[in-house]
Amino acid sequence: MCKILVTDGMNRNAVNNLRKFNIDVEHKFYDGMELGEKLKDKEVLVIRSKNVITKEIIDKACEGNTLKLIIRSGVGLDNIDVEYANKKGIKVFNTPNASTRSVAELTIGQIITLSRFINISNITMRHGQWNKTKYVGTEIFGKTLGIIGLGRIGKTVAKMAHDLGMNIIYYDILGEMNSCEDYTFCNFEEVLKNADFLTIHIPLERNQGYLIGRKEFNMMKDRVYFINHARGGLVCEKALIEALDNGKVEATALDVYEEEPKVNLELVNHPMVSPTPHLGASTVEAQERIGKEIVKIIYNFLVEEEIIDDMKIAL
Ligand SMILES: NC(=O)C1=CN([C@@H]2O[C@H](COP(=O)(O)OP(=O)(O)OC[C@H]3O[C@@H](n4cnc5c(N)ncnc54)[C@H](OP(=O)(O)O)[C@@H]3O)[C@@H](O)[C@H]2O)C=CC1
Ligand SMILES: O=C(O)C(=O)CO
Repeated sequence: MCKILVTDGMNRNAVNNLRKFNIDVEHKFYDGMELGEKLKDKEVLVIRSKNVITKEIIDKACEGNTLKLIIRSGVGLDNIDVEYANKKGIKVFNTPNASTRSVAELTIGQIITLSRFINISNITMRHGQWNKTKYVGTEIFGKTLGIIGLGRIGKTVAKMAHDLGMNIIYYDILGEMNSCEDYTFCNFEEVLKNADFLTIHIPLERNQGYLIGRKEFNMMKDRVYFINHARGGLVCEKALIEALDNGKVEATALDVYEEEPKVNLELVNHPMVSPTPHLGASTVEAQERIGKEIVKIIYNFLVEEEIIDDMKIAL
């Protein structure tokens, strides 16, 4: 029987589907060396963002000689030492398409939240304040949205924002994109300098360092709206707080943080911050799609390894 360890939650339908293949699914959070130990008799590990899969954990797991597959429910593989896992013969998969729409919708939601003081109004009204004249916002129609990273999520945000009347400028390491003629490709600095709203949608690479620090904030337009739903490690939180305090950044929305799940109270208590606790993919629909993708990956793996016959089960 194939044994799977799921450390950080999985859609119920997906678990039920896996059980059709006579798979033993253990559902429990383990971390560090304890996780390595628990993996000694498992073929598959399914994680989300809570675990960091290091060389040491992989080495410990490999003592059991069973682990063949690690699946990241979601997109970012920055919490897995993929190169080392592959070197040890362990395949690593993610579910790249399942959460695109959900992250993009959250981003659009936050763009409007920031521009209309929704977050700070929620908070101050609960304290009995009626700040009608203080919170005069701005329409997003006709404003320029700068996107760093025009991949799956960046493109979806671009389409939605363009449909709402925003002008889109973007920078992507891949250069100018075909079929994106409604949007203007610029270099990184030009995007920073010209965006009224700026949003980041790139992966965090190992040892990359900050993409946005004090120097980059200083290059931005005064009173820019800044959104990071990609990875906390891309943005220097200290520099962001400075930029909020000196008015360079008008307001910011964050879904990801330098240290998770630790809450940086100085940052999230700032009146011009709209924080969410890494909720980008937290929708019923995204989790269902992620679950389906995981079942497919595991099913293909079981067939490939000849653990089950290709039963052509409708997934
Ligand atoms: N908040 C949340 O819950 C979620 C956050 N995410 C984050 O969003 C990120 C983006 O996801 P997704 O859009 O699906 O990924 P994609 O790979 O589809 O898009 C990322 C794009 O950015 C490009 N890129 C990479 N590095 C740079 C760089 N330094 N400067 C400019 N462009 C760059 C990539 O090029 P290339 O292909 O050459 O690398 C690619 O075109 C994920 O990596 C993840 O960290 C994802 C899902 C949920
Ligand atoms: O899929 C991702 O990369 C996320 O951050 C959500 O877990």
